[in-house]
Amino acid sequence: MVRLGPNLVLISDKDAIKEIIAADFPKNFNYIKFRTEDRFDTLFSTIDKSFHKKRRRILSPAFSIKYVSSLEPLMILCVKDLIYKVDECIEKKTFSDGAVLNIVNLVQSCVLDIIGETNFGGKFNSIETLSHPLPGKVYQELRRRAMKSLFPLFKSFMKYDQYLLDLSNELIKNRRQAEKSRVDILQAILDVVKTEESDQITDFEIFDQILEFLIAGTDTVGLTASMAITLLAKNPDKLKLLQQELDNALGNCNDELPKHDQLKALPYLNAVINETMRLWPVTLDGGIGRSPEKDTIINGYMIPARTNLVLNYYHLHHDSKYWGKNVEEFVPERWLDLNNSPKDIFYPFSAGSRNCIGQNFALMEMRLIIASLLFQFDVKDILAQELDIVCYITPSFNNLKYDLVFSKRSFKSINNC
Ligand code: HEM
Repeated sequence: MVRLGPNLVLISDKDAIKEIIAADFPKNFNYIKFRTEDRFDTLFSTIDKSFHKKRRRILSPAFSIKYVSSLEPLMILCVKDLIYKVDECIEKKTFSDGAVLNIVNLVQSCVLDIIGETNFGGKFNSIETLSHPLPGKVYQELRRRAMKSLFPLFKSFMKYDQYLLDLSNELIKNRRQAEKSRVDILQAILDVVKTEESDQITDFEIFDQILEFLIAGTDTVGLTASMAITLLAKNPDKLKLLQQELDNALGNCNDELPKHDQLKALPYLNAVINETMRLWPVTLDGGIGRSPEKDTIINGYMIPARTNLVLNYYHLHHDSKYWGKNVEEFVPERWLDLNNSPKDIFYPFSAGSRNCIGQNFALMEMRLIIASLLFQFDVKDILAQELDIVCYITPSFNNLKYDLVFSKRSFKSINNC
């Protein structure tokens, strides 16, 4: 625990983190600065515990394991578009035996289409062109929010993008005109309007909520899945181990894309995802902020009321005391020994009442994308660029770019069996 200022304590001690999560303190005031506009409360940014409880209860059905499982066919449709797109690019042979493709744009486009298809009434067709404006707009919105929180005096000059507002208005209009109701994020947000607590909610506020889910639901999965594939391309021996596991589980030749049931218990695939989230947690920047309402003792220290506590999961995930000397290396194998599974030192989705509502959705999506791509294709980091990561609230590849060379695996094709 380090006191960085009169009102700011940085924490990466595992026992202190556990105590703070169990105490369920409200989020600190910094979250307000991350909103589209400061005056609107949202599920992610609210510091009001009773608002949070009500809002989370309304949104939870759209994230239950059962409901998320029912979304699998829609997710697979988007992953199929992704596979066809990569196939099409490889056929054009832009690089000796394959195609140079920006993994970040590929994955981010797929993830946006998935959230559109499963939660906003239809995919955004981002994969179709691979030059859709939406991935860039979401990235710029994150940057705007980070800048707004750093330079609050200039926030009136940093307006959200009209494109995002128009898109949201279109989604709201289409859903209000739709004959059939759906259980999804958009419907849950629209249903909030009908509850007593919020009969004043405007379309702008709905836009704010939609945008929050577009950001929280795509930037995070986009980073983690594209980072996992990049780390595997940088470590061909690990890529081979994953492909062997996929071949054993899925067979040598397969017309269909893998199903989540075939993937969810694959040890190496899950180890790759965990190891990526250990090295690159989405909370890399400021960590998780909490603030006790009254004076409290934490880990033997007296913490005055309203102190900003920042839980630094990144540091915890990179502490050699817990993870060993090879802590900075990409070693999925460390997750294979179940007896040695790390407790209280790994928080990719945080924990407690403010944990990630989308974690089941995210895990299913990441397994489907990573396994489908790497079952069908080899990836090589021939250009060996530096990992250039920027952090605007959550980490992203700079300019959403990292090029890998994709080639078809010799015996794999969705059509040619
Ligand atoms: C790899 C994927 C993901 C990771 C690693 C991740 C991680 C996290 C973390 C660490 C938090 C806590 C943040 C804090 O307390 O400051 C969080 C909260 C949240 N996440 Fe995720 N997330 C992911 C995907 C998603 C998806 C797919 C969605 C929605 C579709 C989503 C929606 C949210 C929301 C709404 C919250 C706020 C929940 C609340 O306060 O009740 N996330 N996420």
